[in-house]
Amino acid sequence: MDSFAVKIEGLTKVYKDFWKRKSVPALTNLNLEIKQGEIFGLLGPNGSGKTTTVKLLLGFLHPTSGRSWLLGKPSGHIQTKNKIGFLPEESYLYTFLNAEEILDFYGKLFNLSRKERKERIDKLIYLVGLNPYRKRLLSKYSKGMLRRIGIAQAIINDPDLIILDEPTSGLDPIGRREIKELISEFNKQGKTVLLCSHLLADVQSICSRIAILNKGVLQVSGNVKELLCRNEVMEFLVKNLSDGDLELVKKFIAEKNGEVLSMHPHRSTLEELFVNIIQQHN
Ligand SMILES: Nc1ncnc2c1ncn2[C@@H]1O[C@H](COP(=O)(O)OP(=O)(O)OP(=O)(O)O)[C@@H](O)[C@H]1O
Repeated sequence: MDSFAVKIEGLTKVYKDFWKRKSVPALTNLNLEIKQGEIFGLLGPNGSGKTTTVKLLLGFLHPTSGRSWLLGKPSGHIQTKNKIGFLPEESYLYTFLNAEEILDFYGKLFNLSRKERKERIDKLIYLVGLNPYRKRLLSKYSKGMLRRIGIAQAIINDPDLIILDEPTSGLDPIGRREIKELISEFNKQGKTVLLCSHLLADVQSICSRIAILNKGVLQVSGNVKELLCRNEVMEFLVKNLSDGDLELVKKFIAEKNGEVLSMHPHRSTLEELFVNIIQQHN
């Protein structure tokens, strides 16, 4: 079990209604394993059960049935609390504090010594790119800056497993890219990341494996590249061929009974274009 950062067996949650009758099935018989050191994406449309899964994993909710383990211990186990970092969908940060003060506050909650807090706060503020704004009140922060300080707060205890609920929501493409780079950086440091999101492009670019939930039911899980790969369709990216040469290639494919499904100049993504333009003018 220890090689898994997260293990979920038959996890089911039925919320009770106002009259305490079981009514809303938010999660049904979920089975999932997340390996140590991977970035795993939990995807699904609104209301598909992502946050419920996270709350069950963290022990904030009790399952109707089923079990889950984090870092080899049952969810909610006291010994794992210090090894887990969590960024909720909405971070409730004290906006009358500045970046240093808020991180110091959370460091104290984890019983870090004054020296440890100072060292970690310095490191984290640099890591999330907020050094120039470390003394600025959070009430004056942009959405992106708040998300970044939320992430710093989530990892103040140097966790082995980081659970991020919609870390890039509400951010512009530059902010999203920065957060994605940060998540990849955590991963390089050997940390496991569970990322919940409905921003598919973000998940595709950083997650090694994913699971898709719909109406509380697991639809598919697996390696992102394998899930997206269509072995029967090949893509060539070529340059330096004349129009005549391209015609020859097309002819050759037709002779071999192949079918050219598309052929057009390579397009970059709108995100690449946006980020390039903005960065050129910064
Ligand atoms: N406390 C609650 N009481 C009753 N029903 C709830 C409660 N919390 C969530 N639900 C319901 O459970 C289902 C799953 O909700 P959940 O918040 O887990 O989905 P989600 O995938 O995280 O959605 P989103 O992307 O909007 O955050 C939804 O139908 C939701 O309305």
